[in-house]
Amino acid sequence: MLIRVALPVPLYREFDYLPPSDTSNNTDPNSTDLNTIDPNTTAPPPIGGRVQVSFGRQTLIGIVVDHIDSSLSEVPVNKLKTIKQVIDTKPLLSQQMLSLARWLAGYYHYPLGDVLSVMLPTLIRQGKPLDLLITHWRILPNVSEADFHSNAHKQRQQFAMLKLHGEHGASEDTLLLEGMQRPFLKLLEENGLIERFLQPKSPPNPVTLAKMPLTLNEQQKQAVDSIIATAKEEKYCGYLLNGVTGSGKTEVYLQAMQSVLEAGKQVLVLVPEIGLTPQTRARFAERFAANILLLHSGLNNTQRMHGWEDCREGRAQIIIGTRSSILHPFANLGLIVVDESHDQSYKQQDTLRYHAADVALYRGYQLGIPVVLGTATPSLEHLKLVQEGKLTELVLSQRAGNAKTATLKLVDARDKPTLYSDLPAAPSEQASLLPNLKNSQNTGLTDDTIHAIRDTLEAGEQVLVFLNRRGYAPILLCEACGWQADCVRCEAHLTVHHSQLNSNQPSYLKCHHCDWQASIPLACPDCASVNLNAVGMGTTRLTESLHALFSNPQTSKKTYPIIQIDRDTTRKKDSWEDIYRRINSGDPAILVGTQMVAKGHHFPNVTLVCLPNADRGFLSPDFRSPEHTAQLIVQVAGRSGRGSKPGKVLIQTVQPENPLLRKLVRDGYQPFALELLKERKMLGLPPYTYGALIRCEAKTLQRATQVLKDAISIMPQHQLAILGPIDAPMKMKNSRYHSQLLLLSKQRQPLHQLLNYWWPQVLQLPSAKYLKLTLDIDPVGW
Ligand SMILES: Nc1ncnc2c1ncn2[C@@H]1O[C@H](COP(=O)(O)OP(=O)(O)OP(=O)(O)O)[C@@H](O)[C@H]1O
Ligand SMILES: [Zn+2]
Repeated sequence: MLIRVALPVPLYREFDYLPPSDTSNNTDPNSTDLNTIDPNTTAPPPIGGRVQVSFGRQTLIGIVVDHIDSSLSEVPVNKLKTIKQVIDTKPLLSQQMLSLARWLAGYYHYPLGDVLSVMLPTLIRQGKPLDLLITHWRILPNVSEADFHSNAHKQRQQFAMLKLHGEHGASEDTLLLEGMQRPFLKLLEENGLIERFLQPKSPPNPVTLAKMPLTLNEQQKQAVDSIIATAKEEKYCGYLLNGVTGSGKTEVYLQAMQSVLEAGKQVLVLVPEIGLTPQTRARFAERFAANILLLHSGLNNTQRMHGWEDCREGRAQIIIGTRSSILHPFANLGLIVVDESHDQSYKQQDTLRYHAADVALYRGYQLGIPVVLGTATPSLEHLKLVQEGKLTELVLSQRAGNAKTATLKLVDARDKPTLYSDLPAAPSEQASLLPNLKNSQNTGLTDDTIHAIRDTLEAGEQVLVFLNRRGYAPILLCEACGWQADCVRCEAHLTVHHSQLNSNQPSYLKCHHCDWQASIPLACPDCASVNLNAVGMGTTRLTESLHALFSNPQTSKKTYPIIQIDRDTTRKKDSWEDIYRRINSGDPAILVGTQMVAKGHHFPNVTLVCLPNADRGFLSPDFRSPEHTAQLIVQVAGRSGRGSKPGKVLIQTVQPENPLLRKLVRDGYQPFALELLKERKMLGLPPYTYGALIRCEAKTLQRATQVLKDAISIMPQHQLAILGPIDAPMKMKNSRYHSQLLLLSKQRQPLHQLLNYWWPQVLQLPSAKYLKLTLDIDPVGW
């Protein structure tokens, strides 16, 4: 028998090794880290476990994917190497996880070993043992509060807290949650009063309800009943929970989850961004007494490994995570929820380019459990699946409770080009960097919008102004010669970062694609003119001009706080919490935010939402742009009027006659999206065609393009449409050139058949050597 191993190498094949025959020789004297096989057993390394093998001159850790008969190996047995070391004596990955890996490898045309690497946490990939022990503390026998010095209050109090756990003590995590402090644990240990010990994690208690569920409305009830029925039958069904913003989708998740959790099963809830994980956690923790695990990119390697094991062992009962949590192993998963399922962050944009919602549907099918895709603005892909009967639609057409859906209104902003100026606007419309912004003209807001903001603030309510661009201004322009400050590494303008109000804030230019920074020149490097202007509007500039209007004690009687919410202002730890606190106080204020505020947030006192230039996307050449723009508009608009007071939404536009925009405002997202879907069908665009995007990255554009030309030349006969090679949308990024080739097919199968055969050959092309070539299946941007 031979052992077939998937290794983390970019080759589309697996490798055969001889099983360790004499297992007593297995122990590598240099490796103290790794568990070795019990010398008394001669069992082969299990399928789904890790092994260490020689590969060329390297030693690699791989996953055993099969045991095969020696006659099946392509390499003669006497040429095969023996496995160096067996790391796991029990499988780490179940057959189900291995078949998930194989499916991912097949569908995304990515090597199996690399897929497994993406699926495993770093420390596990590195061969760390899995018997995870965690620190516990207990009091030492024969010690009591009487042993404390009379002025050691705090020590005595902390000791008493630990004493409540009796002789068995408790885990450090539990103690910290209860309010004990690490320095005191250490101090008490040094004073010989308590001790630490290691113990495996304990299994979880059954989930109980911590708070009564809300009474559902008829539509919510129907949705919950359908999902629970599917879960009880242990069947797969993909649901599209299509509910307008504020319709109580979360309550549907919670009540469907309750039934699954009470049956002793786990629930996975995917959310698009880290920002939403603590908020979602709070809502779930309020409802359930359960082990809730958060998985997101902010975790360190140890936390990640613990999280992975907690999912696999079933200790985590509710798992809330971003995209990659869908690749975790689960002991007993009973339901998957994908919240805001239209969100583009569910698509991984490098290495294994999977879409988490698609993987969720696959896993639901594989496990025989319901999958709920919840959103107010379904993607056209998902709407098409509903039309084809592959997803079951559950509709929530009304806002829950007493909240009314906000009214949308278009505001003609054709005289406010500031916000549209990637091209320079008329000079009179711009403020120079140096003088103070006093003029309300410079806000880019129309008089109607400004009045509406004032009325809202005076009524004691909050306003959200949405601008999807951080920084001060997107362009630095020389008015004399037309020079613009561009990134030296990317085909992109540098963003001006600057603050008129806060002179402590440094001013600089920054590329938002590669983070390259430069100082703001005093004069134009081309013509030496000092007439440099910051053109266009970012959140900082908008915040400052709103400040001049609503927050300056010299000009207005009553002033209101302006809260800027973007990646720059939320970078620091706890800054989100601070912003939340200020918003949740309910006091009148203006929130200025990027798409960070567009999703899922519930700010009950926001009654006016202004979108100064969100219709820009309708001007873009990208065919997906109207879909994404409408989703963003509807999501942002959905932040308005979620409490007891009705909401209003003002959409400024320079194209008030645009039929698509008018349809969206008049009829709402669904009819708008169905119209777009018809258009896509007519034009033969996705989701009615299936795409694969090949990108090549090289030091010169010529080399990048050449590879793609060579790739076409070795393509077998096909029925696909081929577009390219053409320059990628950002031709130069980070000093590298990008060229691309798009394959479109009316059916999925011929595309995949061609790729199976052709793509590995493309990677072997002589011109592809040392270049980066990537393949993106179902790409979302090209
Ligand atoms: N059946 C109900 N009765 C009363 N209030 C409800 C009910 N269902 C939900 N709510 C309340 O309605 C508000 C909005 O609900 P929720 O945030 O779940 O909406 P959502 O559909 O997830 O919205 P979004 O898509 O905008 O995130 C919440 O305050 C929630 O507690
Ligand atoms: Zn750059």
